[in-house]
Amino acid sequence: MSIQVKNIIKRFGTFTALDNVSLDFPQGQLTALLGPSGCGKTTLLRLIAGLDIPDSGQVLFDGEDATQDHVRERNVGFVFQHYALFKHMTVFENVAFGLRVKPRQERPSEAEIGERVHRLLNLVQLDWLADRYPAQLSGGQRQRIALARALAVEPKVLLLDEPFGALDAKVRKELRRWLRRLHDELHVTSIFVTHDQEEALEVADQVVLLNHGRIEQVGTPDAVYAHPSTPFVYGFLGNVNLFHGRADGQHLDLGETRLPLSTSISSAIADESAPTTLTTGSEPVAATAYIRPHEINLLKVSEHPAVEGAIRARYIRAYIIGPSARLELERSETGEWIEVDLPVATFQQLGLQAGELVWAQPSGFRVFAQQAA
Ligand SMILES: Nc1ncnc2c1ncn2[C@@H]1O[C@H](COP(=O)(O)OP(=O)(O)OP(=O)(O)O)[C@@H](O)[C@H]1O
Repeated sequence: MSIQVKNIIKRFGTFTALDNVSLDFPQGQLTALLGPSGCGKTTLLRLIAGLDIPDSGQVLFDGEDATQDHVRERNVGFVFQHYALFKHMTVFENVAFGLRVKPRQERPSEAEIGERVHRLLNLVQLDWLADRYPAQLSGGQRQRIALARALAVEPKVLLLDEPFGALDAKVRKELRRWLRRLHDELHVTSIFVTHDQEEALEVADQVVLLNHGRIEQVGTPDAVYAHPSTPFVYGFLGNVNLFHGRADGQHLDLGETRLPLSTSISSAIADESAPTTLTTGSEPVAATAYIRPHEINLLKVSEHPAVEGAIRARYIRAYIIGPSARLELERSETGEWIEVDLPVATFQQLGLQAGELVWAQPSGFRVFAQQAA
């Protein structure tokens, strides 16, 4: 089933939680709703589920208006972070629950229920736990059982609200890979809420970035990571260094450093609301360069007394994290911190001494005109 939301507005009193949100959730895809706390992710999920109705706008299931349909009519399955299993029921009975409460005419026979529950428990690879009670399971096992329970009624849509939020990092990682595999087997249109960027980028077919009740960007994980369309997305997806200055059509001036806005450096000038390209001869405007830590090369000032398009900085320290080294620099002109990621071998070849002066030379960056405050 495909889902669309159109021009959704949802207010709580005078506060606007969703501000004219329109989105497509294609049939059979796994979409991640990603954004900071309070941006409206859960509110959107609840409107799709039918747990709440919007002030205006529509929710369409396969093109049919479902905005006013009751949650029971929508045939959605849920898994919530704190949606506890029934404590007094075994794993088997928890998964069977949704089938047993169906109206008599639709309710499967006991034999069918038994067969379906075991099939689902096999699917989540926990059939051996059928007779246990929730208190006898690990957190990760409980979430997998919650997923089996949601799938028991054969939902057309699966909604997951931070399903792995309460689990430790290692278990989360295992479960998200497992969720992806499960989704590839079942192809149920699924939407999951997360504020963990890595989780969204690793698991989803489509990522929706929300901020203050508005959509910032929609795209594949690769597209949103490699081509953030707004400063918010740049900052939200991964680490980034910011350099404030003034840009015209050809250069960004950062005090003593002048970065060329040439085609050899991937650059673009955009304003969050109205993308603009500054052309040659444009009046300079306040602008910020967004540079990822891995988009910076380092050269020693002692070996290269002058380097065009590079920022002078002092090397402070480095941490080795697996195959890369994260370096901390202090920009000479302003004292701001600069983070640089290098392959460990490159870092070792440089042989930097603490306090040594270096040139931080961007290999790629993006420039956004400053938003009017
Ligand atoms: N029933 C409600 N009454 C009043 N305000 C609400 C209600 N539900 C949500 N809000 C507000 O709407 C905004 C969006 O909430 P929502 O739960 O959708 O955010 P979220 O993105 O899911 O956040 P989190 O990641 O923290 O769960 C928040 O500012 C929240 O305080």
